[in-house]
Amino acid sequence: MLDLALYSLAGAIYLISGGRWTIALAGTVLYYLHQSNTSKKVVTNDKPIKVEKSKKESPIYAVDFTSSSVTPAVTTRIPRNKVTVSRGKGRRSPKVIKATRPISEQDDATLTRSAVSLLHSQIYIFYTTLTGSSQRVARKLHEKLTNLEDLKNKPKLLSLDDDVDDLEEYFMKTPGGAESKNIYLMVLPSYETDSPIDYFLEHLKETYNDFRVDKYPLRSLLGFAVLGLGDSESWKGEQFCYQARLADRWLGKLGARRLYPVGQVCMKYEGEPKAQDWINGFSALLCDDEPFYIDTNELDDSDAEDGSEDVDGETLVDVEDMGDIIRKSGAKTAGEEQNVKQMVAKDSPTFKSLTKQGYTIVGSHSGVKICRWTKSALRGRGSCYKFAFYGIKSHLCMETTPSLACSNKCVFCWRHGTNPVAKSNWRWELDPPEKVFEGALQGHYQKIKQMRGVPGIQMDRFEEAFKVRHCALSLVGEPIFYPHINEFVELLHEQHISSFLVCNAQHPDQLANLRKVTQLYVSIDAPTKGDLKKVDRPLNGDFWERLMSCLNILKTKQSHQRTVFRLTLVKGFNMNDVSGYADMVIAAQPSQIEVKGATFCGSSNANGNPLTMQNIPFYEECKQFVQNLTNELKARGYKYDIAAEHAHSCCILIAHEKFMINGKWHTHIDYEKFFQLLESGTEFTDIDYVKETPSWACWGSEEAGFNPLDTKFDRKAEKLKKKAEREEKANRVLELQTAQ
Ligand SMILES: Cc1cc2nc3c(=O)[nH]c(=O)nc-3n(C[C@H](O)[C@H](O)[C@H](O)COP(=O)(O)O)c2cc1C
Ligand code: SF4
Repeated sequence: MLDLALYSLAGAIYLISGGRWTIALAGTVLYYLHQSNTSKKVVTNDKPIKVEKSKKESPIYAVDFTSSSVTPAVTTRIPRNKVTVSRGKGRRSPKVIKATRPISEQDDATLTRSAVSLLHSQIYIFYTTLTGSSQRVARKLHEKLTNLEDLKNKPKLLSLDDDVDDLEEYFMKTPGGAESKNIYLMVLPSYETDSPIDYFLEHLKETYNDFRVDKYPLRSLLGFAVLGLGDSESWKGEQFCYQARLADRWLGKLGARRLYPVGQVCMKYEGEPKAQDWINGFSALLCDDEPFYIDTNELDDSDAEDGSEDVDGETLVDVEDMGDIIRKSGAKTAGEEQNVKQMVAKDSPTFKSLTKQGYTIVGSHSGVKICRWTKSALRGRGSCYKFAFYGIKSHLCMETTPSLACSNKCVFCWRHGTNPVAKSNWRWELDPPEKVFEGALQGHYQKIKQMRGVPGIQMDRFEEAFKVRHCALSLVGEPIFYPHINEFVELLHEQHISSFLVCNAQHPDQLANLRKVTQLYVSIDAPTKGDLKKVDRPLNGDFWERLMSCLNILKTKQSHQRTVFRLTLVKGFNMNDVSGYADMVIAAQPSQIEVKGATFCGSSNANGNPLTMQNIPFYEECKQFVQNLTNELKARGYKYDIAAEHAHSCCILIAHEKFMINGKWHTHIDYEKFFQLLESGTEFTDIDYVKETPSWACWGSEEAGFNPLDTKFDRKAEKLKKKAEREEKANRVLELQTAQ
């Protein structure tokens, strides 16, 4: 009888509606109906277990150890709902759906014994942190569980930012697959501003919505639990620990079984003792020799939060509200879709970290910083290697990026833990190109102004510096990610500012659509798939295919550009396979290849960067590498040769032999010619705006790239000189004192 009513209701909804959610509702009703007709057999750990009537024997029965929301049909049986249609709240037609909450009679409950003792599991503790508290708490949890006598396997502690290169390995598959006995524990803070947690949650959601993958990839887990940290004073109500709750819900939706209720700890008032309570509670659960239960009568907590009225055990739901309910319980979760965050909000730890390091944040996703070479050039000391190779005067160059986010976590990048990340979609507020352009110039000039009082500033260069002539779109992040990159580059060109754009070869679509730039760089950080994964730690699973298509785009669609490969050499990571690099050069046929030894920017302890000084190659090693690569290319019939060097930056330039004109290298750029050609509207290529490379910059020259007109600054000699001056002063004072 009930079945008949349900089928009729589903049919009626389907017929009346045109809206998608209504069809979904009909589907939901049919699904419930189907479930109510299935047998009462329950499968746990792939083993059917005969269901017995509950005898109210365990106190644990009342505790929520269940998977949330949508639990795989094979493991649970969705209980019968009474659904009726009535008129609601005095409104006119159609439509109030009245549905009972699932009946939780003991008779109906499904009791499932866990076939595996939790103590035999492999526990993974994942955390992510911006200011360190989640890491501290995760370590405490790890310590506590490690010291549990009966726990068979030592728990593993993993930072989602630094130790988990590919979220798919853990959250689309699970280590060891279906046979494994893994438990995932998550220690997660919540951030109103953009943080790596957004990326993690997005990954869970994408997995859930990805029709190509198993809908319940986490069902092979033995279970999971989430401990959330937040601040209930500043982020009250729903906002408090909201990301931990979202993680808890999405893990449930992906088929994982909740072992313990989500912890929500206010680190301001309750702090670590409350977190310790959760840790103790979870440890007690592990050691409890009672079996744990799957209570299929449990409702997804999203239902409890949906604000619908509950009258005598019946839930009144207005049809007009059903879309909202489906959104809450289904594909989209409360607050997720509407909440477009700023990439780097002013009150975020990322903002603080970047500004502390001298970056000016422009708008909410761009940054500008004056580099040390700009300062050096202003003081009449050397310019960077770009002056030697391409004629860029460092004091006329602005370094900026319109996107501080990127899709890699390169080992030589210092930004780990705080860097905004995304695979290929822009998911933040978007600033218009004019705002980015003006803000970048303003930020740059402000920093130049601050140099006025610095000893040794050359006033002519200082004044020139207020007319930027070059823009290096590199810094950190991924400029090509910015959806208005072409418009931004046009603004630069309108002001006759040259554009040097560096991209990481992970965004083929954007690369293909890029319009003319003065010089287009592609970072090539490793010659093989395995090495690239190790060095760049890309977020996209198809990172290699992306790189390969970018190489092809350089050779085809972007062959009109002046293209440059940028190789950053890291000893022990990417310096061995010269032949692999040669393959890539042949695939893309860039105009030039810039090879640079990596610079050391902090140890792994400080910022998640695993490099040590041992990984930084000596200049001699870089020279050897470059010679090997050119020999390999020549041996294969490709005309590349070593053109220039800048020993001070540990940087060497290989160029195609077309840049050798009348026996002289022409790697420098004629910037005026570039703008003339651009404005003329004619088609032109890399060779149409070249200038001769000065002899001091050529490979093998005595100056090795150091402009003889600049003053060489020897830090050590300068220190010794200052020390001698101080000593002399002190001696004079002593002499005076003795004379008196
Ligand atoms: C910019 C910012 C935004 C925050 N947003 C929230 C929030 O939305 N909800 C919340 O409960 N706590 C919020 N917090 C508090 C943090 O979650 C809390 O301090 C947490 O302990 C930080 O963990 P971590 O040190 O591991 O990064 C925020 C803190 C900051 C600095
Ligand atoms: S591509 Fe650049 S910004 Fe992104 S992680 Fe690598 S070095 Fe850092």
